[in-house]
Amino acid sequence: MVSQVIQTRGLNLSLQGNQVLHNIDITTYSGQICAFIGENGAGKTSTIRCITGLYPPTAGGCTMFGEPAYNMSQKNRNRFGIVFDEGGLYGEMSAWENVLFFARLRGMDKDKINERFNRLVQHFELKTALKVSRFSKGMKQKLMIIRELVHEPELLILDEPFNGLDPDSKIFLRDKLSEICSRQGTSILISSHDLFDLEKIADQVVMIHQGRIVANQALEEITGITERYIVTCNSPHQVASILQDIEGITVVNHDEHSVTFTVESEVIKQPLQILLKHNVEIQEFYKEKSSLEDFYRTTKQAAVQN
Ligand SMILES: Nc1ncnc2c1ncn2[C@@H]1O[C@H](COP(=O)(O)OP(=O)(O)OP(=O)(O)O)[C@@H](O)[C@H]1O
Repeated sequence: MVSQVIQTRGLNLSLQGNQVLHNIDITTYSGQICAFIGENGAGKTSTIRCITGLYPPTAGGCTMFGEPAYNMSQKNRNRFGIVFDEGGLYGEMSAWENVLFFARLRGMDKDKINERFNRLVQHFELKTALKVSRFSKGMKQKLMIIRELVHEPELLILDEPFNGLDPDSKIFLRDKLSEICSRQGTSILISSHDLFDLEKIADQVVMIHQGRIVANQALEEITGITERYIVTCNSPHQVASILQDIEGITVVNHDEHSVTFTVESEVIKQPLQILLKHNVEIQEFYKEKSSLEDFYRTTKQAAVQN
């Protein structure tokens, strides 16, 4: 049965006299991956800090497992893991010592820690011979995730976990997160700018803009319903300016070769006819499912205009 894991209601946060979060309402669910997106400075990390009880909200509240986040019991604290970009690993210790130290703080038995550490190290293919200060960025990232998974949390919160990872490590981490979620039913809240990777694994997408939630939808709704059209032609800038003046058409982006646009199908029945009517010299014209990136761009555009 799907249950609520994180819930924020009317969450407001001011930092040094500056209101950074405005009435944030987010609910995440067990066994699902929630992607938390938004431009730099939008408020993702601040929201995560409130959710995990690091910042007390100025108004409103956050609960995790039904308990107020700011005064959470140790029992519930042990039910989640969190990976922040800045880390918090001890460079002079080995991978094992780092994991052991944090797991002991959570009250775990050494044999249990050892057994799970070995399994996770194998699972993440992490080489542990070197001291942590000699680890690469990707190795450190994997170790932080192992450290936060060793107590088998029901919820994993990751703030920009793909930062600085090479493509192989990124794909690897992305697929492992998806596997952990589907095999063990772990809920994941992941903030990231890597929309392409999020699109591969997310169930739910929450978007924040200037401290306000501007979208909260199932990924399926975002990428399944709208379709985008791509036209390659000699004068894409001119074509883009023609299209954006037509009711029912939204230009998603354009470059020196092509224009990408979406249409409201109730208003525009035959997009190709529109292009031909405007005497566009078409080289190619095709249709694709819209991406999370398209959604991000159009949602941001709408948020900026409001
Ligand atoms: N300690 C602080 N004191 C004052 N303002 C802060 C503090 N921390 C963050 N802010 C402000 O809060 C806003 C939200 O920042 P936050 O770090 O939550 O954004 P973010 O979405 O995580 O950004 P990024 O993608 O760049 O990591 C920004 O305007 C930032 O300047």
